[in-house]
This record gives sequence, structure tokens and C-alpha cells, in this order.
Amino acid sequence: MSPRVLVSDALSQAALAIFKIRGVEVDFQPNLGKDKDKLAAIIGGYDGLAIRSATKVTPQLLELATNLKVIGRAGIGVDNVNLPAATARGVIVMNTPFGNSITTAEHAIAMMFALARQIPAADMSTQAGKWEKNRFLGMEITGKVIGLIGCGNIGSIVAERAIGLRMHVIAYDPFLSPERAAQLGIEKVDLDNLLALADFVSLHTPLTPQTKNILSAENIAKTKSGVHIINCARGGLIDEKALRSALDSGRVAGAALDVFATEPATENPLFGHPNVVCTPHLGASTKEAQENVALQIAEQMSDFLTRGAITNAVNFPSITAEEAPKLKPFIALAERLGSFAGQLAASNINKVSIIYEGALVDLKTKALTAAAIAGVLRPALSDINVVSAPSVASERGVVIDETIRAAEGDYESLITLIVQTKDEKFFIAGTVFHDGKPRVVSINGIKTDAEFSSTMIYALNEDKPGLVGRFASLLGDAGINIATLALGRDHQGGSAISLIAVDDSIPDRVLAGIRMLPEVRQASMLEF
Ligand SMILES: NC(=O)C1=CN([C@@H]2O[C@H](COP(=O)(O)OP(=O)(O)OC[C@H]3O[C@@H](n4cnc5c(N)ncnc54)[C@H](O)[C@@H]3O)[C@@H](O)[C@H]2O)C=CC1
Ligand SMILES: O=C(O)CCC(=O)C(=O)O
Repeated sequence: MSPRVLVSDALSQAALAIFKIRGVEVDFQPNLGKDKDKLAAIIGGYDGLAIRSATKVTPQLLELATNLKVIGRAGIGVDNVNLPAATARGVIVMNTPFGNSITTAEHAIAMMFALARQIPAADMSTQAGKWEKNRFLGMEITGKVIGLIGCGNIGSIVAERAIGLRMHVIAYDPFLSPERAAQLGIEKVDLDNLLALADFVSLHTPLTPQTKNILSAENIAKTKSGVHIINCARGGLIDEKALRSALDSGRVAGAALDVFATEPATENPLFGHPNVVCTPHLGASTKEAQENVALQIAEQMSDFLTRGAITNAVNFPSITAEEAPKLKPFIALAERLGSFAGQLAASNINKVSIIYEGALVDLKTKALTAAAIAGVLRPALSDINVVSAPSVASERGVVIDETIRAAEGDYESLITLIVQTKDEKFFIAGTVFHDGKPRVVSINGIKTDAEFSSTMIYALNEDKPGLVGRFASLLGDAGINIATLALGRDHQGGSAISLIAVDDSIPDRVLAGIRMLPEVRQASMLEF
């Protein structure tokens, strides 16, 4: 059956053809994002959800989205998606980080001119027949200082355009390297200096706990008197009431806002001020940008749903369509090795080390690591998944250590997992042969060769004659068929392992019987 995608916001129609060509059934309901009850009623039937900013993906909606595998945001900011809840449910969230950057930067520049020359107010006055030539005395942009708070994709484009307008550009961005600042021809400054020097302050950061209200009352008080403020990033970056007071007092000469703390903004403390220019979150709204992001998100979502490729996911490493089929059997291997170790771990796991060898060095090992961690933690946390595993491990203080090295041993590719608890370390290694099936090839340094099956017995025993027969009679007497049996030992008469794949679940009394065999030191039933 073809995967189904619901488009619940006003996405450019250009995307629909891409979904169809790529074998994805698409349901285009551009106003559904504004009707949360109707969306909640049907979301369970879709594998993908394509949105812009109107659809709010809440934990409640995700709970009903039982088939959802991917959310595609045709745009940059994913703040309308509850990322922790999506991650916890294993839903990939992807965006289009560049498709609307130029358009949004152009909007910020347009807003700067609108403020400098009071174009919206002058337009209204002129069309009202007032001809108020003396009222609208503007400000020349050339030679003025623009201060960018945030200088990533959009901030950099604003910087380039502002330099073209012969402005002096300064930027505050803790992650902007001095080399990149030099390459852009701008000056990197701290926030206080930016506020003191800028004639125009333009915001271009995401909304995070660090950037929320970055233009607070205190910071607005540090601005140059007569400053103009532009916000085409996110509403929560400015304390709107504080900005209103600063506009009323005249300290801030003007503000141009495309985004608001609450959207859609039907009421706002800044509305009605003569020196405020507002647009309804139009930063990305050009035909060009909307086609870019719609085509891009349709391609990304289709590639994921039909080929397993992951591009621009904000909660999972990228995997190309070429890599996906190569990774698939190793993801299964990593998850099963992890599950094997996780089912045996007697006490709290505090460290998981994963070593990748051989051909695996060329694959995206981050995805394999996520799968291994999910496997290790699943016996304790049943709702963990490959997407949520790394964040769950970090929340629980489990240290993850990844090593990648060239092949040293007998296998073309080898994954070794070392799971450490307070008292012990458990080693398990596996590979995938040409038949594509994952196999265990060593446990705690003892070599073996066992396929995984849905139910297995893992026993640690002494290497003594007759034990295999005793296993067979105990299981046979209970009517349990042995599918395969794999053995291994460190040396003749030494420590040995037995991996017995069986066709049915093993009753406790049968497992207890195995444990009571004199040669058996430990026996567990494992399920995959
Ligand atoms: N108005 C609209 O329609 C649109 C708004 N946006 C918004 O524009 C903003 C910027 O987008 P991009 O440039 O694509 O993002 P980006 O991720 O490329 O750049 C953001 C920059 O902010 C910097 N930053 C992060 N924390 C900071 C802090 N505490 N102080 C100073 N700088 C900090 C980062 O280092 C980065 O360089 C986002 O909020 C995005 O959602 C994006 C597209 C359209
Ligand atoms: O889709 C839109 O119109 C908003 C774009 C936006 O805010 C973003 O891409 O972050």
C-alpha cells in the first residue's frame, strides 16, 4: 500500500505532483491546520504530515497519530511542532533550512526601508488626500550601523545586502566564527556593544530559552536612542510590552514586526502605534520561496517514506537514499545486539560502547548507534525508539561511546557492543553476511555463529560432553522444537556458550530445569 501524506497547511500545489510521482498518496486540506478537532479526527490514517506554521503539532495530536512516521515543515522554524513528543514517538521531523532564507532576508531589508522612510504611514496619509510632506522626514540608510542578533543563514544574507547598501554591519552571535565574520566583511561584537552602536537592530535567531526576550526591557534600555528594531525571526524574541513603552517614550524610533508572541496576532500591545509597521508573518511568503520549500519538503518526505532516506531531520542524522538500503541490515543487527545485551543486563546500565569495523566505517554510524541504544534500553523502557534513543540515554545519564576503525579481524564488517553496568561488562559482536541476515559472532570473547530468532535461550556453561543432549531432552519433553543450535567455547573443557533458537516461548519451569543442569552457570530466555 502506498504511504499517505496529509498536507494540512497552505503548501504550494507544486508539491502535490512530486508526492504523486514518487508513489505517495497525498491528501491536500490546506485549512485543516486551523481546525484542530478535525485534524485530530483524521490524523491516525496518515504516514506523513506536511505543514507550514498554522498546524500545531501538539503531544495530544501526536498521541492520535498512530501511523505517523514523518512531519515535514515547509520552512525553517519547527517551533509549531512539539519536538520532544514527536521524538519520543519515533516520528522524524524534517524542515527545509535554506529554501526561504533569501526571501526572508529580503523582507527584513524591506522592513528596514519601510521604517526609514515611513512608507506605510506615508502611503495611508497620501491616499487619504493629506499630502503631508513635512510629516514624513526620513532617514538615509547609507553609512548607518545595522546590528544583527543572529547571523546564520538569514542573518548572513541580510549582512550581504546591507553591505551592498553601504551600511556598516555588526553582529552578535556566539556561534559566529571570526573567520566567517571576516569573510562576510562584518564586525563580531558582544550584545551590549551591538545595542549601543546600532541604528537598526535586526533579529535573526531561533527562539530558544537563551534567546527568549533577548530584547527585554533591560536590553532595550541599552539601545542607542532613536534606534529602529526589526523582527522577522520569532515573536518571543522581544518583550512586546517593554518595546511598546520604549516606543511611547521615543527611545525606540520605530519597530517593524513580521512575527508576534502570539500568532495569529489579532490583538497586540504594539498595534496602533504610529511608528510600528506590521506584517502577518509574511517573511517567507513569496512565490519563489514557497515553491522552493514545498518542492523540497515533498521530495524529502517522499524519499523517506519510499526509500528510507533522511534529509534535514532535526531529530535524526541524515541518511541518503543510496545509504538507506546498505544501512538497513546493520540497523537491524545493531538493534538486536543491543537488545541481547539489554535483556541480560542485571542492573542499571551506565555506559554503552560501540565499535564499528571494516566496511561500516563508510556508513552513517550515528544511525546504527541510535539503533543499538534503542535495543539496549528497550527491555527497560518499552516505548523507546531509534529516534528517541540518544536523548533518552542522555537523560538517564548513560554514557555513549562510539569508535570507528579499519577491519582488524575475520569479518568484512563487525559491530561490537560493550554494555557496562556497575558490576560487569558484557561484550557482544555481530555481523551481516551476504544473505543480509544479522548474526552474533562472539559473546564475551567466545566465538560462535548464530542467527537471531524470535525466541532464544542463551546459556553460559562448562564445556562438558552430553550437555547438548540434556538441553534437547528438556525442551523435547516440554514439546518445544529446537530450530538451530550454536555453540562456542574458549578452550576444550573451559567456558562455553550455547545459543538455542526455539519455535515456541519457553515456560518458566523449563528454563528453571535448564538452570539446574550441573554444567549450566547461567541461562536466559531472549526475545527479538
Ligand atoms: N518570518 C518568517 O517567515 C521566517 C522566519 N524565520 C526565522 O528566522 C530565524 C533565523 O533563521 P535562520 O537564519 O535560517 O537560522 P540559522 O539557524 O541559520 O541561524 C540562526 C543563528 O542564530 C544564532 N544564535 C543562536 N542562539 C543565539 C543567541 N543566544 N544569541 C545570538 N545568536 C544566536 C545561531 O548561531 C545561528 O547563527 C529563525 O527563527 C527562523 O525560524 C525563518 C524563515 C522565515
Ligand atoms: O511558512 C511560513 O510562512 C513561515 C516560515 C517560517 O517562519 C519559517 O520558515 O521559519
